[in-house]
Amino acid sequence: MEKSIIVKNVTKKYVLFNSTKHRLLDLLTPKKYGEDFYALRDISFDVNRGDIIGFVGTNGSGKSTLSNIIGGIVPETSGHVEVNGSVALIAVASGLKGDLTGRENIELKCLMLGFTKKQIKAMENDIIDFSELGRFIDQPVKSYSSGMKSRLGFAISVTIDPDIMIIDEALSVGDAAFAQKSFEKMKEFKLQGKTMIFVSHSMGQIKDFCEKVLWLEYGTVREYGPTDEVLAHYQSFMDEFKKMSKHEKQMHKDKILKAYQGI
Ligand SMILES: Nc1ncnc2c1ncn2[C@@H]1O[C@H](COP(=O)(O)OP(=O)(O)OP(=O)(O)O)[C@@H](O)[C@H]1O
Repeated sequence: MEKSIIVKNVTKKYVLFNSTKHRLLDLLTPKKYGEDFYALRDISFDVNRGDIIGFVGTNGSGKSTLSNIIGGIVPETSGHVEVNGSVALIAVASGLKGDLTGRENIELKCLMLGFTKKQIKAMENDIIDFSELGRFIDQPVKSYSSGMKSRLGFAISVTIDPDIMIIDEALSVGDAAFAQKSFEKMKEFKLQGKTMIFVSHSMGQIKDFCEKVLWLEYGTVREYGPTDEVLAHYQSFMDEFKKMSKHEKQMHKDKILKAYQGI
């Protein structure tokens, strides 16, 4: 089976500082002022061409960080990611420049992807139509609501027709009609055999759409396998997790992370 994405032992470390002063001192002096924080630890999994993978996990488990690394937006600290094909990441917070208008953002994004001016002109109307932004397309993106930004990002990505699409919570903002239209487009992509990663807190959407699920917990892979199996385990874990006290949650976290000490 041809591999679309191979993620091998990927770790992402951030250094957290208590203040800007500490950040500067850390840069300027040999002493370390920051505290290491691991958003991802030793993540390995691979995705076959045409797979539709859902990422699940509680807040802060590393779903967006992993999506951004696969999408080439954020570098990994160590490990290796191989992506075979063109990739588009659609996330509410990523990729659009606030000072530029929607139309200018379309041009910029497409130019960066290597399209010619002529090709961009030919795609522009399709993108604007899909986004349903109408005359707002000539307003600066910083004036858009999160739903509008998501619509523009989604419209660009589906029109440029990438081999691999990563959709990070982009359909959870904005209106249900647009989400439905986007789902129809994603189903078309699914039939064409494209590879997709879908990040969502909606169990219903993951169940409907994904064949496999990667469950992340505190930046580690808890489980990776068929949707029905992993979601059932995740659901019963969440039912228990919600009932845990703060102390029990901390104990659970310590237990998970113990296995990763030294990584
Ligand atoms: N630039 C950054 N600097 C420091 N820490 C960061 C940075 N980006 C993310 N993190 C931290 O990494 C962890 C993982 O964050 P991430 O956004 O990947 O989680 P998530 O599973 O997508 O969460 P959510 O479901 O809330 O969107 C979090 O604790 C977050 O605070």
